[in-house]
Amino acid sequence: MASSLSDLTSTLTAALSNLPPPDKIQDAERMQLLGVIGQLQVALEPPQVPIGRFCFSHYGIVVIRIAQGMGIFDAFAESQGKDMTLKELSSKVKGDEKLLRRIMRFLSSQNIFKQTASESYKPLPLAMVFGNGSAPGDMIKHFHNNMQVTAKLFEYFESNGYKNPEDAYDAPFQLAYNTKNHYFEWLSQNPTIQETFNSVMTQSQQYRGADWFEIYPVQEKLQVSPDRVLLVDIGGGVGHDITAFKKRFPDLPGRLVLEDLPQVIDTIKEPLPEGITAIGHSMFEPQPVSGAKAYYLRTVLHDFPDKQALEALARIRDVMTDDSILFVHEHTMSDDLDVPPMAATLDIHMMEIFSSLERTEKEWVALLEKAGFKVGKVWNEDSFGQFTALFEATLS
Ligand SMILES: C[S@@+](CC[C@H](N)C(=O)[O-])C[C@H]1O[C@@H](n2cnc3c(N)ncnc32)[C@H](O)[C@@H]1O
Repeated sequence: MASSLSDLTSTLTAALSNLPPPDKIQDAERMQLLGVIGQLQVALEPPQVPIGRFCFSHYGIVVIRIAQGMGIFDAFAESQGKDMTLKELSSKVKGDEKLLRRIMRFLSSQNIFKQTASESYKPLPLAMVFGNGSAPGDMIKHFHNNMQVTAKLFEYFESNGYKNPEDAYDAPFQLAYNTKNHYFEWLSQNPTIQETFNSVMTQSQQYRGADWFEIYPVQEKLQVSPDRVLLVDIGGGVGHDITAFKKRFPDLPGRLVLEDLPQVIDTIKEPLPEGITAIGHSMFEPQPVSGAKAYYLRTVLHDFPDKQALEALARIRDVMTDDSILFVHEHTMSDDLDVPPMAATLDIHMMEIFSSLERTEKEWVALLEKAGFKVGKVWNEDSFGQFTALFEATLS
């Protein structure tokens, strides 16, 4: 065991030079080790280090966004990751050389490039992922757009007396972009931003965990006559979940319905499998499918504060029969004392854009009960540190 900080430094230095290659490290082991390193860092840091991080961390995303705009990452991708001098790079990107030098100096300080000589740059792995059109590149663009809202949060709360946002049409987002539209309406009028949003949503699907129909005893509990609607996937996007359900249970009797906003349904390119009907519909309008066996919403309600979530739930409740089941499949915020920073940050993000929140399991149950449902079983899952729950509810 290390007996002093200098022993610890030697041990860690030796460990660093003996690390296995990144692709040989298992995720669980990696996260465990990073957790310990994080604790070590907190224990060692004098206050000025986290203070510096709070004050300066936003420059990273802004300078990466500028580098995207200048075409720096695209230039390195085109030259297949070869080192480039400032002069060479300058001939391939937008902007003047003086600015380029400063941007490259910043990116090198952040381990995105390595400065190999005073004006020569070697791209490190991160430099190769931020190009225009790449998924991580879109993530930077998406959250850079959102920063305009984050920057207005203080002004929003100063003017409203620090009240928790409760209305999706009066969020910090509307103040920042000077609009009365809901974020989704605004997105549909801004196609480039909508595209990056779609890309980020698609990326996040890889961390979604198990499909609901692998968790729920479908064969046992969802049997209906062939002419009845078996399942309505509300806010089901372009139909990925309901298509997967159909593939998994091709012979299960009953009709399947996909619903989402018309501007989303209109973007479906391939015909959906036989047996699935797509309807462009807002869940705040009267529900067109009455008496289905099951209504399913996956990560739809978390985009809405209680006010609008209750309205949407009321439209479903209006058309359910005594044997109908409502499935709500959602992110859950941990009730633990130690909420991970990412979960707590995403909660603030939901607040700024939608006046919404990441709810705890208790808050979800309370919402469903307030909407007139009785919650039966709840299945919890931890997928890559993202907690989700499948709630089964019936009319109360
Ligand atoms: C986070 S996405 C989830 C999509 C899908 N359920 C999934 O899990 O991949 C939220 C979805 O709700 C849809 N949505 C938003 N407002 C809606 C409304 N008023 N009526 C129906 N769908 C809506 C969005 O278009 C989007 O497809």
